[in-house]
Amino acid sequence: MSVAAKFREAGRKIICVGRNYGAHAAELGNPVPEKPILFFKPTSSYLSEGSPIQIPKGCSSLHHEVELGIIIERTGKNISESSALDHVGGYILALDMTARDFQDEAKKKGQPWAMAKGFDTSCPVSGFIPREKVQDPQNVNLWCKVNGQTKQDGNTKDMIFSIPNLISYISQYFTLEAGDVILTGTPSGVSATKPGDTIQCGLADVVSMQFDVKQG
Ligand SMILES: O=C([O-])CC(=O)C(=O)O
Ligand SMILES: [Mg+2]
Repeated sequence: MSVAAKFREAGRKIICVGRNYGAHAAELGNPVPEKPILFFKPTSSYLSEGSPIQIPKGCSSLHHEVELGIIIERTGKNISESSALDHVGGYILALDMTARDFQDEAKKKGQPWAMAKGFDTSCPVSGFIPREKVQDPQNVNLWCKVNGQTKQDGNTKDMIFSIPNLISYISQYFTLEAGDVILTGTPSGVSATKPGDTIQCGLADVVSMQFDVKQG
């Protein structure tokens, strides 16, 4: 069974952090947040390699956002920063595929981002990455290429809110449950994709993955 299929069945929340890299906030003309910006994707959005990313109906600007995903293994609430990493079972590389035109419209109208961020195939993921494979999750390269051309080339050290900080903050409001995934935000370089494009992305030399883009 693919990781996406497993997570669709047994996974829990997908909690996403927005604008957690200053350069990405700036490239879209957004201010740097004072507190983490949170939103969710449904588990039905998971996708594994071998299946295409599908541009949702009516979307004319589907952006790639490569992100480090944290897999929660130990359930907790009001987790302290100092014990946050004890709740992490491993990592996953993810693309937070974003219908940017839907998001822009929602922003203008003060509406939620559910359609822009949560449509089917909006969460392509790699296989499970064991904790030991990522020595320092706060200093690891994240890259993304479209048709072989580098678009994103960042490092998790540039996060505004660190991984322990995010886990602690999120757990004050939402019980973090085993099987939850936290997507920690994207570095700069996001861009629009079109049908026929191939997106490749990776986490340093630990894992890489590739997806074709199709009209849904
Ligand atoms: O849509 C956005 O720009 C917010 C977001 O998900 C991110 O920064 O990773
Ligand atoms: Mg994102």
